[in-house]
Amino acid sequence: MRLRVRTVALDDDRPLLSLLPRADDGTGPADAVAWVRTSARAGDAPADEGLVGWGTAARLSPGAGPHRFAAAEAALRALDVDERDEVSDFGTGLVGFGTFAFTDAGEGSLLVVPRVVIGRRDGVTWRTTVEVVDRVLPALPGLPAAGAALADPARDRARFAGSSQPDVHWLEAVARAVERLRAGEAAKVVLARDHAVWSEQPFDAGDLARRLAARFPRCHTFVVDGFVGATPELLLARRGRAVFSRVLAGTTGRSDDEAQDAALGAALLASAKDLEEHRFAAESVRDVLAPRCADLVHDDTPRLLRLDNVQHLATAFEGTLGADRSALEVVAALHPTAAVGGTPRGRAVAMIAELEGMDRARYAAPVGWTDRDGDGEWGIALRCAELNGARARLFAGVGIVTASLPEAELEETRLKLLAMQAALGEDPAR
Ligand SMILES: C=C(O[C@H]1C=CC=C(C(=O)O)[C@@H]1O)C(=O)O
Repeated sequence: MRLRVRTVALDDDRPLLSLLPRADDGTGPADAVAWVRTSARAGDAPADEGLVGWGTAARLSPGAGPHRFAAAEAALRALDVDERDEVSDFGTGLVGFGTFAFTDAGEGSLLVVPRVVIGRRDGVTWRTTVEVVDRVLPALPGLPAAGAALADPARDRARFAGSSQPDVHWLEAVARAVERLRAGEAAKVVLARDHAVWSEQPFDAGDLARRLAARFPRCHTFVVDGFVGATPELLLARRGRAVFSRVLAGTTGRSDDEAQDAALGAALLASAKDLEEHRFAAESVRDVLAPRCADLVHDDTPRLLRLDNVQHLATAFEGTLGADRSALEVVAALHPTAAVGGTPRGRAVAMIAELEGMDRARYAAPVGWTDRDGDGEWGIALRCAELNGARARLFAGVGIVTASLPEAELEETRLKLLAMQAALGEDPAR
């Protein structure tokens, strides 16, 4: 299969997610992809940047196993491509949008090459088109006309349909994890739970992404293969030899009262339990990046990251790769960090399999995009939902250390789930 790839500048400054095509009834393409956030550089007005796309030129399934990242990348590189790129920026030319299974045994890892990608970086917008040479593909919907009044798809409120583990079993799992940590089996483990919902209308990925991006502009809103979320955690961005990562662990709520909100943040920054939880996560990233980077720098102490529904402890890393390694190569070494697995990694992952009582599928695994030179941006798929028609499965997890209290951890998963529940129109009180 030969692909003809053309990137040209595009004179369009509408929000990227509003550029996804919509049918008359407001529904978007089933194969929509996105990786978008609002960036605010000092002195600049906030502007969105990233990539959206639709249509499928290639679906590369690397299968299961520890080599799924390398296999996906090899499949992308093996494509026969005739490329002309008039913009030549981070994300122009041929890109693959990826989602991976959390476990080595899990299914669903995938790289998708869309037929159309609209990208924006530093105020420059472009369009990449990918044609499959010698194959007639169905006509694609185009960009919404400028100034068109766009309908939103019909929505019903989401209703709770159940969890893999009832709360009482999940609380028991956390209590057992704490006992095992206290007995010295591991230092930290992250346990998650799922939350299934149903609705009378199919969920629309583009519609959901637009609502998530509006509420969480600084998160990366992603859509790949019906997997949608707004993640605050950037596992790895690689541009040439420059790499960047933002690790999160340690969470508290928000308050409408400014003084109360500041007190919650201050308490989080001073919480021995949360600082310990954070330290393990930051160390797991440092241990992978330090030997691979010539000059790794990071925050000495965690800072506060405030989102609309929660605040987190965050550590940012920046470095220069010592050798030419692709983003996915480093991602494969990082996954799972102790923000979603635990410390030490092997024992924590085994404990998750024994205690969690659910299939994580693609939750808490890398999601993002890559080009064929190994540049790309990969987040950890958090605050997300797997959409399946009028059904969706939401996920939230928490870091457990010896000082964790099961009921406080359950509450923290509720806070995290609220982001997606609100975007899906679920009223958690019902
Ligand atoms: C595992 C999740 O969050 C991670 C990221 C930030 C804070 C976390 C925490 O405080 O437990 C988790 O490590 C999730 O949102 O599902």
